[in-house]
Amino acid sequence: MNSIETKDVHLHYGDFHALKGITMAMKKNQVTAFIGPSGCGKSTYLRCFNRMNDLIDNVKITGEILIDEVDIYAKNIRVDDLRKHVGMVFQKPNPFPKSIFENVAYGLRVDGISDKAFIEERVERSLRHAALWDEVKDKLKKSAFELSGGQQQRLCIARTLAIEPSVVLMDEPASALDPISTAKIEELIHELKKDYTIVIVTHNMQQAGRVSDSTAFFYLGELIEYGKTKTIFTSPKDERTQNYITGRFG
Ligand SMILES: Nc1ncnc2c1ncn2[C@@H]1O[C@H](COP(=O)(O)OP(=O)(O)OP(=O)(O)O)[C@@H](O)[C@H]1O
Repeated sequence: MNSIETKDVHLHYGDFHALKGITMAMKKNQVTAFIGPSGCGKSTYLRCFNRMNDLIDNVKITGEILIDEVDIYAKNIRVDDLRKHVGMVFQKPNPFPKSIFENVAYGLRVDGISDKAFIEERVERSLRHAALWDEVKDKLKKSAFELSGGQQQRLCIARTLAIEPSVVLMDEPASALDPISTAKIEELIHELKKDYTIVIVTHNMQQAGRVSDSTAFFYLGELIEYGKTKTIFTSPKDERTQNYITGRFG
């Protein structure tokens, strides 16, 4: 079953044509990786899925994007509801200046939930799910800034999971982390796909190879090739994919 489907998506930043007719479908409970040289449109495309590009002036998007069969650019869509359904984790961990507990509880409180037991249960579950609970359970009231970078990133993942999204978008989630924290995030991604559909932008091809089921290669705003990760990395059909994965450019 497809979780995300896009048809002929074009995006312009003013006069600049950043996405050129992207049609692809991403399966539910799978990890899809976006790879390609800097500036090819990976993040732009990812940001279409939770309408983050709406925040940028002068952006024009055409085509169709369906998430769990709903047209997310339809007039009746409320963007804050969409962002609950489609969570996002950024390159740099961005915890709020609050306690560890309150970072995870934040989305629930914004949603108007005040039941203390419910919030406590959901915070614990989300921290466990993000493989952070054991490291923080005795210091939930401490500031999130006291955590290491890798822990902060897992906290941000827990914060995203707390509002029970269906899709989790990750824009280079490990690029600011050390190798041990990166390995933890990769392990976590593997676990999370049981419950979520994950789309990850990465510059690290080994990482794409390790974590993803499918890989899409982008070049100059176009989707060049998309398929099973193994196939893309071992027998790509397009010469540009071949050149990229063998390090000849990018
Ligand atoms: N807010 C913006 N306004 C104008 N142009 C933009 C904006 N954001 C991105 N672009 C341009 O769109 C193109 C695609 O950028 P995008 O960030 O999606 O690429 P990317 O493949 O994710 O790159 P990287 O791997 O370096 O993050 C680039 O040429 C970039 O300069």
